Amino acid sequence: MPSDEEKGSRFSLGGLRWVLSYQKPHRRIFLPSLLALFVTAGLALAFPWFMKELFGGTVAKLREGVPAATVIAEADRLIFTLLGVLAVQAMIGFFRVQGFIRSGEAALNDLRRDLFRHLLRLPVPFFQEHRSGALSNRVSADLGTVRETLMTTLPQAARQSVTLVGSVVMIFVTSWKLSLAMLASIPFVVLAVAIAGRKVRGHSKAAQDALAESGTVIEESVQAIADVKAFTNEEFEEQRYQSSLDRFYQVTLRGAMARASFLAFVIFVMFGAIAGVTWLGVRMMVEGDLTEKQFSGFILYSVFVGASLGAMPEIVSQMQAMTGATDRLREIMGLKPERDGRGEPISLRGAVSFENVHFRYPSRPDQAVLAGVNFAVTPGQRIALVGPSGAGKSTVFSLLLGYYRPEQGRISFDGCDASSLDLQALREGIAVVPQEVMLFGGTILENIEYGRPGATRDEIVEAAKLANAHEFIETRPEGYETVVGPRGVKLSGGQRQRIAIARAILADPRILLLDEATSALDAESERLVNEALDRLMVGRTSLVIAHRLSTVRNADCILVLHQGRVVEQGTHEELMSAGGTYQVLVQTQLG
Ligand SMILES: Nc1ncnc2c1ncn2[C@@H]1O[C@H](COP(=O)(O)OP(=O)(O)OP(=O)(O)O)[C@@H](O)[C@H]1O
Repeated sequence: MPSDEEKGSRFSLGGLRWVLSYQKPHRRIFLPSLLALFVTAGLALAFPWFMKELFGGTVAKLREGVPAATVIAEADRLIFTLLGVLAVQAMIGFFRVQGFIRSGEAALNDLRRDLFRHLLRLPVPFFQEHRSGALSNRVSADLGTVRETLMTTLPQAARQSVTLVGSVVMIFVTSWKLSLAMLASIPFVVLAVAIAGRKVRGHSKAAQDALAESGTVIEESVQAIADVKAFTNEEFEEQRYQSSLDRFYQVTLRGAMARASFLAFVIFVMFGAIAGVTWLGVRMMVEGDLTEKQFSGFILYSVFVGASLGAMPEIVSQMQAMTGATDRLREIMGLKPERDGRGEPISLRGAVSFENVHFRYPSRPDQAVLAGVNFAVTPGQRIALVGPSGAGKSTVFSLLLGYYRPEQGRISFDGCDASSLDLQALREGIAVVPQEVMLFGGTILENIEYGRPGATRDEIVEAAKLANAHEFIETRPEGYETVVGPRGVKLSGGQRQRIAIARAILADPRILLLDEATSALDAESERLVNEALDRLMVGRTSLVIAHRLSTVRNADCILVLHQGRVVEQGTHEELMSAGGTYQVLVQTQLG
């Protein structure tokens, strides 16, 4: 992804076109709203015209000797017409704002949905490369920028452009001489504002970075507060914070210099230019080149020109920010999803084999995690994987699930090469009971249903019964409707495992991947979990990363992994009598 620094440095039309393409399905609301925007922006230009007629026009008429009653009647007529124009403008404005919000938010929801749908389908290595917190924060921030642009900046840009062009035309119509004088001063002001603005922005970014750095000191100290206290390093941390605050202060002082000069300059040059133009206008009036009405019209339209020019830097910088945001989002959308739908459909029977499988993680190409793994499992067999930490047991599971492809060798299901199979069908035939069960925010019922979305309540309850979960669920006052997960009721480790088992029972897979929990359960809980697992494993091929002696004893075959290779395989008795790595493992690790 492009870095943050690149954000805000340029503007391209590609991103805008991409965002606007999401407006297409909503064009029946969007286009009329856009039209309404131009109409209201145009109508807004009528306001200074009426004001000029009211002020300048009345004064001039009185001077020309028109009777007061006629002038007042004329003023009444003008006011009522103006009120009419304002009412029309307000009404169109009402529908425009509503229309923009309706079409804009609907388009944004489509974009959010597409992005999430695409993210879900990206290959696992993508998520390993990007820290999940950073990725979701980045995507949310970018979507926020796109929203801000679509809902505020774009309408603003359209409106200000109409105002600017319209007002410039009006001041030229009023007095081209005075307009030329005014416009001649604009390039200087704009150039100066642009240069000074860039300097100020540069300083404020440096200040933000310096402040963020001091924030890191707080974060680190708070996170490791126990260590800070144990080493009595409070003063050291205080010093560290103080010096980062000092750095921040120095940076802000430099920024203050730029900001103060900028402001002083703006006050002098901008208001000086206004004063100069007014002086010229007054002279022209005295010399009879300009009427009061024209002069007041000129001033009012000049205010509009100034206001829309003043809004431009903000619009431009927001457009640049949007370019950065859309570039990153489009880059994600451009990444290839893991499944391209070309694989052969399959209905698994449960045979699995690894033939000389070699594998390295893309993020650590120097480490051979699997270095020629061979094994074969027949349908319905129970296989236990054992081995020291880091031997590659979880990696075997990741490869079976198709998260990664082997670098060399072949993984097959029922004799078919895994790389030619349809990933979705393959994963549908496999269920995982992980070591740490993640529950989603929602009810117990929904959490079990996750195994097979659309299952009936009866099927879910039946699965919970087989998983020995029904009883504890029923003891809760809200039963299956108990809310669990991040903000709900906490469940014990054993209970969470039984929920995961119920999920797997509901999924009814041919192949089961089970990562046995290392943390000890109490005897009763372990009995309930084991009983549930036994029921789950009947008639299915199961591969278990085993941490308990009872599991390996019951396995049809034990694979001992060591440094990415299967170094021993056989039953518990066979391997014990062989007296190799397995025997050592049993004595040291398997409890
Ligand atoms: N996503 C990853 N990126 C890079 N290296 C990884 C990744 N996951 C695991 N590894 C490395 O691969 C090796 C095997 O890891 P794996 O998790 O398969 O071992 P394990 O046998 O399951 O260990 P444990 O019993 O401790 O869970 C380890 O050295 C680990 O550091």
